[in-house]
Amino acid sequence: MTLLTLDNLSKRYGSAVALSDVSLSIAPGSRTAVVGPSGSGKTTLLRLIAGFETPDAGRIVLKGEVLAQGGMAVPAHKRGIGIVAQDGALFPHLSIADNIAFGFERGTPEREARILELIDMVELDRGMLTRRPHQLSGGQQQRVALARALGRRPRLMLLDEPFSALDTGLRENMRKAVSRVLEAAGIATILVTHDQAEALSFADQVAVLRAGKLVQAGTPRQLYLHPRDREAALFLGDAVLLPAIARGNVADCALGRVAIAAPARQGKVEIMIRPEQIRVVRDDAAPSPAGRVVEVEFSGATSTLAVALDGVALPPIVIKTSSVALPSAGDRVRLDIAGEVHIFGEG
Ligand SMILES: Nc1ncnc2c1ncn2[C@@H]1O[C@H](COP(=O)(O)OP(=O)(O)OP(=O)(O)O)[C@@H](O)[C@H]1O
Repeated sequence: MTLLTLDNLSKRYGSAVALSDVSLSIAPGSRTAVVGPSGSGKTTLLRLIAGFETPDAGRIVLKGEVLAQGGMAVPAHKRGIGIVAQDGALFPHLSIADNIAFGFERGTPEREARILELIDMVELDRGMLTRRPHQLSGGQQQRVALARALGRRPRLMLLDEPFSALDTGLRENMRKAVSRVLEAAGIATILVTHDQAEALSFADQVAVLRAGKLVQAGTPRQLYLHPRDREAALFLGDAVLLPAIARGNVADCALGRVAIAAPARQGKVEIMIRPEQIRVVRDDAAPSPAGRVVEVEFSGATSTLAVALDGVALPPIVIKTSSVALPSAGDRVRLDIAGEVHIFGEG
């Protein structure tokens, strides 16, 4: 079942192509994260869905209602779509209660009850209702912004980097809290973020944009383990990329013979291994293929090793590994691969 359908959306600003032919489906109650480098079109996509911009081509359909098509666009305030921006955009001169209830009918008992319901929903203390926004922390202000957006009972919630101004610990807490609230309310959400870890942990669908095009959409696991190309692989996490020859369900590479997932291609390929699949074992007598540690960078729980592989004209491979039993520069090591490696589908 689909709540929101984006069909071949395109948008230009003058000669700059902000979005090109983007199609995506959002299921009811689901969480989608839109990721991509700066300038890839993430905010433009959100603005088209919200109704702040009109697409040059394509169609937006929400619950069977066409919101934009062929120059026609339903105005933003009639779309039933909530939005929380990076800065929350609260009204500084209004109390928290009035911020939450902005747009509600004044002086009704329902208004007061709804304010209480909303402040409870976003897990803020009711004592904060009489305060002004500047008397709240950044995270608390974002919760108020969420409460205000929820107050309009949206059919869809758009979050435009709402956690980016918060520090790391708070950011994670907020992300979990917001997830909980939206899930409990059963509201489908689209989150725009620069942060790949945030996208992978928040969403059940991740959409990767690059230069205005949708590169890939799928579950976090699909995208992390089976990225479409090397750029998507590196965008979503660290990766070791190696040339290999694929034959059946295995591939031969500088690390020896490895198992491959979905052996769609054979012959000369490029494989991707996530660093957590690689176990670095100190082994003075390791037969080839093995290698020698050329650099160690200790950084607490994990460390980064550069390992020069035997007999191959490749630069040393860089591996993040647990700092437990960390080898030293000059040590001979064996690299054991756990699980299957990924072959890129193209090129
Ligand atoms: N109002 C505008 N006028 C002209 N060009 C624009 C406008 N808005 C966006 N663009 C251009 O469209 C492209 C996509 O911009 P967009 O803001 O959607 O990217 P983004 O992925 O959200 O970037 P960021 O992560 O930096 O916020 C960029 O090349 C940008 O310069």
